[in-house]
Amino acid sequence: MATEGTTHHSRDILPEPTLHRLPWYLAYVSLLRAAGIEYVSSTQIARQINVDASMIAKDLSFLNIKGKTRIGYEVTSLEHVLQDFLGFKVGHNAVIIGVGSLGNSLIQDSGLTNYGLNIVAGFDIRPDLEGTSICGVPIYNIDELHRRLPALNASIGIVTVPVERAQEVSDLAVKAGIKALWNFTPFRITAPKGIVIQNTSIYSHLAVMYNRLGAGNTK
Ligand SMILES: NC(=O)c1ccc[n+]([C@@H]2O[C@H](COP(=O)([O-])OP(=O)(O)OC[C@H]3O[C@@H](n4cnc5c(N)ncnc54)[C@H](O)[C@@H]3O)[C@@H](O)[C@H]2O)c1
Repeated sequence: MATEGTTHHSRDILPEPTLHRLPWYLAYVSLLRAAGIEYVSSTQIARQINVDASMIAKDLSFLNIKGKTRIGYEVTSLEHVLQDFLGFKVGHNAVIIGVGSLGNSLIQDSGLTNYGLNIVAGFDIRPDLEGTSICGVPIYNIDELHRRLPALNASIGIVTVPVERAQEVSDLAVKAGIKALWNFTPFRITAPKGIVIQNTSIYSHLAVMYNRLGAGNTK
């Protein structure tokens, strides 16, 4: 095996599929670190997570890390470099818009902080929620979003309202100063140029799964 990867240092042009795969490598490498394993090669990662070894080496070449010939990457360093590169070490403040069933679960999901996401407040229209808190996270009326956002220092809005409200609350959030929208509703929201949108509909994944099941192709 040759030296693992050449370094690119070109974060800006990182292809989206690579960005989707890097967290898989991180999850596996974290398991190895927890098991006390010191080195891992791209071939080993490939075997475990079923991604081509050459693709893994190419993906990792975007990071500021080099593997050693025959031994591979140092596990602890690779874990740190991946976490750092993916922005999981930096705290990103976010607000939840729509504190219903999903909004509640996300506020209670302590795992999100491991990925650098701090939920600092929730906003809803329900008067009974106003002034309450969930796991120490205060819940305010949606009308207060504009006024409260600067002090909350949050640039991310997590959209967990009923589907028919998705676009209107997104517009409101952008007007209030939100720079990125993580949308969990099935509606494909739009926003002005410069606003980052991440549409995360679990239902579209279901559609793919059903289709592949029907076609008898489980890949
Ligand atoms: N529940 C889940 O596990 C789940 C999973 C994936 C996606 N989703 C999607 O997430 C969205 C929310 O689902 P849910 O099950 O949490 O619904 P829910 O009805 O339990 O919660 C929606 C919340 O949004 C609030 N809301 C309504 N209009 C609002 C507005 N204009 N501003 C602020 N808050 C407002 C409601 O008062 C309510 O508390 C839906 O679009 C759903 O399709 C839900």
